[in-house]
Amino acid sequence: VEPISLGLAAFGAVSALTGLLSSHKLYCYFRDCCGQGRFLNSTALQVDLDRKLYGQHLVKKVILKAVTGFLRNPNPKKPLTLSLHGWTGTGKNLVSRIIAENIYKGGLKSPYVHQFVSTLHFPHILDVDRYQDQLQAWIQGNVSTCENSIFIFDEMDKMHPGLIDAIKPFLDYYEQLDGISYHKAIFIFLSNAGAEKITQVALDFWKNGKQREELQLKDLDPVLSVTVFNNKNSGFWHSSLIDKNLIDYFVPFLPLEYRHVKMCVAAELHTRGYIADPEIITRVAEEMTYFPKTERIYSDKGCKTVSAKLDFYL
Ligand SMILES: Nc1ncnc2c1ncn2[C@@H]1O[C@H](COP(=O)(O)OP(=O)(O)OP(=O)(O)O)[C@@H](O)[C@H]1O
Repeated sequence: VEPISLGLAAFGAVSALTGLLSSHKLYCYFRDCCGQGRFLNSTALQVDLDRKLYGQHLVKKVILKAVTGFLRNPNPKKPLTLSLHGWTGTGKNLVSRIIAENIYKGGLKSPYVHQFVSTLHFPHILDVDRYQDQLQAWIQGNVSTCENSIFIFDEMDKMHPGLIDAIKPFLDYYEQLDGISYHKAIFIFLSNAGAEKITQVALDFWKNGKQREELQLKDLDPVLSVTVFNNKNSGFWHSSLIDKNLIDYFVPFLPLEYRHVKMCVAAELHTRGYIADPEIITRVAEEMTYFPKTERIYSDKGCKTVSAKLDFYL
C-alpha cells in the first residue's frame, strides 16, 4: 500500500469517527443519553432548588452536596442512596423531580429514571415473592442497559420488608453482581416515616424562640435514623438498610408554615400564567389547616392541596 493511500484511509477513518462522535453528541443534545448526567451543572441544580423549593434549607444543602459529590466521583464505591423523610406535601416528590430533571432532560419521563409507588406497584402482600423476583430482574435489566439509572421508591414506609430486602444487594459495596456494577446508580427513597419526630424538633426550636433556618442537620440526623429504625409500622425497621449503613443521606423535610404555603400559591399562580394577586394568595393560604391545635404553625397538608384549592378562585 502506498503511503499516500494509507494516509488517506487513516484520515477517512478519523473523520468518520469524529463524525460519529459529533452526531452522537448532537443526538444527546436533544435526547436523553445514559450517563450524560455525570456532567451535571451544580450551579443549575442550586438555582433550581433555590427557585422551586421553599422552607427546606437543610434539604437544599444535603441534596446539592450529595448529588454533585457523587456525580463528580469517577469511581464511586457504591450507588448513591438518599432517604427523603417528612410530612405530606413538603416537597419530597418535587425534589426527586428536580434531581431527575437536572441529570436527564426528560426528568421523570427519561428512559433512565424509574419510579415505583409501593401501594400501586406492589399492592398484594400474598404476591411478595413474585414482586421480589420482578423487582430484582427489573433493576438488573435497567442497570445493565444504563449504569447511571435513577430509581425512585415512593411510600417506602408502606413497602413490604421482603421487598426492601430484595433491593438491598444492589445498594451494597459489591464490585459486581452477576457481571453488573451498580455503583453509578442513584436510589431515592421517599417516606413519611420520622415526620412526627422532625416536626417535634422544629416545634421545640420555635418554642425556644429560635429561627427555623438555624436548625442544623446534626439536630435531626441522629434522631431521624433512630426513629425510622425503631418504627415498627414502617417497612424500614425490619430491613437492614440502616443497620448495614446502606443509606448515605437521611434528608429531613421540615413541616411548612403559613408563609411557605403563600409562596406555593404564588408559584402556582405564576405557573398558570396569572399575576400573583395578594388577596387570592392570602385566601388560599388561610383555607389550609394548621397544627398543632394551639400554636397552628404548620400546614397539615403542606402545599399539597394548594393547586386544587386555587381552582376555586380562578
Ligand atoms: N417545600 C416546597 N416548596 C415548593 N413547593 C412545594 C413544597 N412542598 C410541596 N410543594 C408543592 O406541593 C405539591 C405536593 O408536593 P410533593 O408531592 O413534593 O409532596 P410530598 O412531600 O412528596 O408529599 P407526600 O408525602 O404526600 O407524597 C407539589 O405541587 C409541590 O410542587
